[in-house]
Amino acid sequence: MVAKIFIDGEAGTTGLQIRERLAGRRDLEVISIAPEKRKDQAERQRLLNAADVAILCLPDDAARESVRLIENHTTRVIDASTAHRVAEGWAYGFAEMDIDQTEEIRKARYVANPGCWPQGLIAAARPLVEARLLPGDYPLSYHGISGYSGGGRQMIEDYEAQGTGASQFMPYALTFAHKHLPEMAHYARLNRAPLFEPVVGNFAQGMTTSLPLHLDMVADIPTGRDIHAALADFYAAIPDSFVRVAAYDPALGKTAALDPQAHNGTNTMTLHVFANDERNQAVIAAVYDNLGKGASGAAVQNLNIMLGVDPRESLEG
Ligand SMILES: NC(=O)C1=CN([C@@H]2O[C@H](COP(=O)(O)OP(=O)(O)OC[C@H]3O[C@@H](n4cnc5c(N)ncnc54)[C@H](OP(=O)(O)O)[C@@H]3O)[C@@H](O)[C@H]2O)C=CC1
Ligand SMILES: CC(=O)N[C@@H](CCC(=O)OP(=O)(O)O)C(=O)O
Repeated sequence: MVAKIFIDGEAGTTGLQIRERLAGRRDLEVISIAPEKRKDQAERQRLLNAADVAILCLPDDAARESVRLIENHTTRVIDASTAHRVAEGWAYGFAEMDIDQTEEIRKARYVANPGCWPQGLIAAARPLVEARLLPGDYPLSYHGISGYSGGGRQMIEDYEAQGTGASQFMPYALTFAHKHLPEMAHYARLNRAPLFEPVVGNFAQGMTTSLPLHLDMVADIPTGRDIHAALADFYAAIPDSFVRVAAYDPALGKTAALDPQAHNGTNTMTLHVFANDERNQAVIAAVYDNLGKGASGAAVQNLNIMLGVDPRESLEG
């Protein structure tokens, strides 16, 4: 059977990339909306109900509306927005976060694609909380820099209009109430939300995030090697994981420079552990593409899982 896929918001930043990734697939047909009708509710409703899987690449309110417009009992949904990430009845589409998550996604009718920022935090913290190397009430700080495409079409236009005159390093969300905090705390199994300071840089795409840890605040103070082993073991056990853990070498901390653009165009996330055991300090960094693993790559990975095909179809890395 050829599955019908409708990308609601296919002309936007995330939608376009999903479209490009799916080009050439023979096991599915992308049904498209005429550009001039992309906000026509009746036409969207017709296509949403004609699809086997609808992928929503829309602002939150429009994504909620799309779900309401589905009247049948068959259309399955992948929502790239923030609207349903901690909602009842939705599977969280971060397949690597748990050994059973791929199966959850495979069975689900409704899948919420994760936010780009939460993925770096959940990937680093959840395995440590589960291994009891990090208490759930640890006062985490989480930082990172993202390319400006993370802000969608409007931010892309703003940055590109300013060119080299745009700020190279722009912290934002400094009220510490970013919309991603609920999913971060929930899926990283934290009972205390992290202090999150995101930064946008003057480059289009890619991100590096950083989770600093004071290891002497943890019982049975772990070493850098313990932290690395917990992460490496966790992801080695996840089938078809796109999350990799770089080899641990304490000396690398002196020379490492983590390029946020290193995984652009791929669905890969690499975790790096840096530590100083004498000082009991560590940092877990994550490098990935905000539009890849952070958005369209994850959506295609989830689609593949839902359709029961190889999770690596249409994904480069
Ligand atoms: N960019 C990123 O890195 C990531 C984005 N996301 C999420 O994915 C979703 C899409 O983001 P992104 O692609 O960046 O955003 P864009 O602004 O680039 O694209 C959104 C698209 O939705 C269209 N649209 C807006 N309102 C409606 C409506 N009522 N009905 C139909 N279409 C509508 C827009 O059309 P028009 O431009 O004409 O208004 C545009 O084509 C958002 O919820 C975002 O939060 C998730 C992870 C990462
Ligand atoms: C640079 C930038 O503005 N990034 C966006 C996040 C993009 C993303 O992944 O978030 P959603 O999936 O929830 O939209 C932000 O911080 O709001």
